[in-house]
Amino acid sequence: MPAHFPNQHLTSTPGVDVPPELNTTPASRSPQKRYAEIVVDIPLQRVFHYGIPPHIRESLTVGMRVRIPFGNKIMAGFCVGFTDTPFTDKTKDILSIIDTSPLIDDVMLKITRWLSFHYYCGWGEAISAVVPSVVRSKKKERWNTFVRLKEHTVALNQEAIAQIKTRAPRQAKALEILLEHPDEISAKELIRICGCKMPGLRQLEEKGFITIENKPCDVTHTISNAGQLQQHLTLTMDQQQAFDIICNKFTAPKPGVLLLHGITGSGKTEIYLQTIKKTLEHNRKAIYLVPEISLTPQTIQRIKARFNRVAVLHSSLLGTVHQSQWNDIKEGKADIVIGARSSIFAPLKDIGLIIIDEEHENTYKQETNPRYNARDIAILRATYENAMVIMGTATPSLESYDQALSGNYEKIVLPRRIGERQLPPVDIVDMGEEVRKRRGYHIISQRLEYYMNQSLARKEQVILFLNRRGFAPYIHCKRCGFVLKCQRCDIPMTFHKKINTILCHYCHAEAHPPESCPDCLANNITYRGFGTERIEDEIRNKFPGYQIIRMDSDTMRVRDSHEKALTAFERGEFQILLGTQMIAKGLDFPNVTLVGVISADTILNLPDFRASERTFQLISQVAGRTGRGTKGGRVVVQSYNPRHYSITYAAAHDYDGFAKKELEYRKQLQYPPFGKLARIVFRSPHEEKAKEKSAIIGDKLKDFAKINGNRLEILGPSPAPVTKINNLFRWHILLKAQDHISIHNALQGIANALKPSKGVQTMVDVDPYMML
Ligand SMILES: Nc1ncnc2c1ncn2[C@@H]1O[C@H](COP(=O)(O)OP(=O)(O)OP(=O)(O)O)[C@@H](O)[C@H]1O
Ligand SMILES: [Zn+2]
Repeated sequence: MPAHFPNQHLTSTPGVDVPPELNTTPASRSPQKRYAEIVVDIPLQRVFHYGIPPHIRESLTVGMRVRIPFGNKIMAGFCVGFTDTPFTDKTKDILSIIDTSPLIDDVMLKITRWLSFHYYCGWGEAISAVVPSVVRSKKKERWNTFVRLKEHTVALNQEAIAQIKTRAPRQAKALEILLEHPDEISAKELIRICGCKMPGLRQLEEKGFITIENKPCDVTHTISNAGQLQQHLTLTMDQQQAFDIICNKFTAPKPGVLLLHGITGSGKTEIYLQTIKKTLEHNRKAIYLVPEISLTPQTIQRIKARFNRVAVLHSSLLGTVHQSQWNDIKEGKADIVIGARSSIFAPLKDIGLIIIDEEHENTYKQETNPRYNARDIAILRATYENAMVIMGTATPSLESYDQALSGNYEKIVLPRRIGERQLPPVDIVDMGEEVRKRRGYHIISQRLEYYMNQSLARKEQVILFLNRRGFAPYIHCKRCGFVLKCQRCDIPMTFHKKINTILCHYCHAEAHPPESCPDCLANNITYRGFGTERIEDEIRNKFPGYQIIRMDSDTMRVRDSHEKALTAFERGEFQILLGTQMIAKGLDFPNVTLVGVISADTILNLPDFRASERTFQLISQVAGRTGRGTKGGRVVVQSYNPRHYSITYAAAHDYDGFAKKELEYRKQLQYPPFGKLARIVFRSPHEEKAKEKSAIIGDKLKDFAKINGNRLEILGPSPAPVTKINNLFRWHILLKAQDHISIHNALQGIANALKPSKGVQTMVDVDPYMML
């Protein structure tokens, strides 16, 4: 029954001028509709042929789901086309149709086809990924369950929680979260965060700690209508010039891709907003992608203040709301869709504009199947829709920068901040020198402390950045040197002081901190290194008169908590904002006059060819959070590698200098944007099996490369940098080639060997970001 995947007409890169020719134009091929081409949600690149019983022939269209016999099971499949010439004459028949209308349209069908080819996953998997599961599910929840702490709760403090923790740690966690968030929380969300299931919550209710309440869903306000709208700003000269270029391109038959390279605070958002206005004037619609929806409340407020009919696609939307919002978008009730990467699949019609804000962000890459990059999908979708793509950033990804250099994207530069404000001076503090000078380790350098005192004394605000949560990342025995690692992962455990727990940041395993060394039994356990929790302690001791708020994934677990924290900071309720990368982007607070980067080295030392690029981006982005008002600003960057070029170029605000140097390195090593990569990871509970399978695939690839003229470089197989996660041992192979075609050919060439096999999971990642 299986037919091989047709791929002969596919181009591999989403180009602006060369859309992939995808050979699925079902209606014209088969007017008779006797057989359907069906794909299922499995990791196989196969199309299956099924007979269509006459009574459903009329109603079945491409994009609908059908029920089919599959092996000895009954499964749902997606109809992707029709044929008169089935692969075999022993086809089985479709049992019934599931949907009354297609879940995806023709463009999305082509995009999912491309996804499955380019990212080497099943077509059915790709379709499942673009249609949210709530939309696919038949179940219509009209009620949602909410949980809140019971008023007058009997002495519920940390002590009481500690007691509960010994017997029911998950229930204790639920109470902790509710204590931090006095408002009600949806039961679904609470369960997701604390892992305590409904029966556990019921027990807490019986004990009188919490109340659980069912409420009807409010699905009437999924599209925002502000009513009174704000006026657009008068553009500055730089903005006007940029906007003129955009307007000129906008009406072209194929508007193409623009890279808006504007320094931090140069007013990129205003340009996006006025381009959206232009789009609406042409009766077309816009998708606005942001790196992470919960981290961008300011941007969302700005959009909602200017436009009506705005849909915000939020991953933590309650099921029913998400579903009705999806339907509203599909029915044409929204003009603008804002959301994170998966919003690129929103069922919006007549798209004229796709904006990718902070295009350099890693979050545009999805790390589960299909491992797509929303940036590439945006270009593909825009090509089909004849829409314009604007990618904006202060620190372009080298991939996009290179496309602009070679003329494939039009580059627009905004070199100045709004209101002639200067980019802040950046002081690099050599932490090695600091250790020598002060004869000991200090987390906060004298210079950072000095400037903090100055800003705070002037009633200004400070942002401190550290890309590591928890109290201490190493639990270490002073006597024998033992470092406590997770039992399931090859990763040191992190100590979290407030909850007095050690945590694995990979598999989320939890344990009590050891009292003595598990190895030599000495009572010499120390906590080395520092995370945001330790910095918070340190700052509270050093600056006792000031209010500090910490934003990391430990303190910001519940929906809306980012927004609340940022609003409180904006109102001046806190003088110091401390956080992980979640505070690095987009924030616009004029009263922030100092940014401190506690350690610029956290990413720099990772075994990842993008480590320098990411370090440069992070420093430039956090530095950009200051000096945005009239009071000026300053940045202090602490590092043990003070002369590293990604730090010195970021301190000099010299993107072009950095890019030039980094591109030279990349060219020498043939890393992206010059070469293309695919990574194959093998995971197994038995290390030998992972190693064996990687050796087999490695040999096949090498054979393939030889026969095909060695256009491929194969690195490995070798143990992955993190050798074990969640009890699975990991080996990997890196494929490097000049172009995607060579990578695709190689993967297709060894497709049989890549099929799922017993005991080893094989994961293919084309254009990978995760190198660990
Ligand atoms: N034409 C204008 N007139 C007056 N103020 C403006 C204008 N354009 C933008 N601004 C203001 O300048 C500030 C910076 O603009 P914006 O946040 O859009 O910059 P950005 O380029 O997106 O910065 P970042 O990359 O740092 O997020 C904002 O407070 C914005 O309201
Ligand atoms: Zn672990």
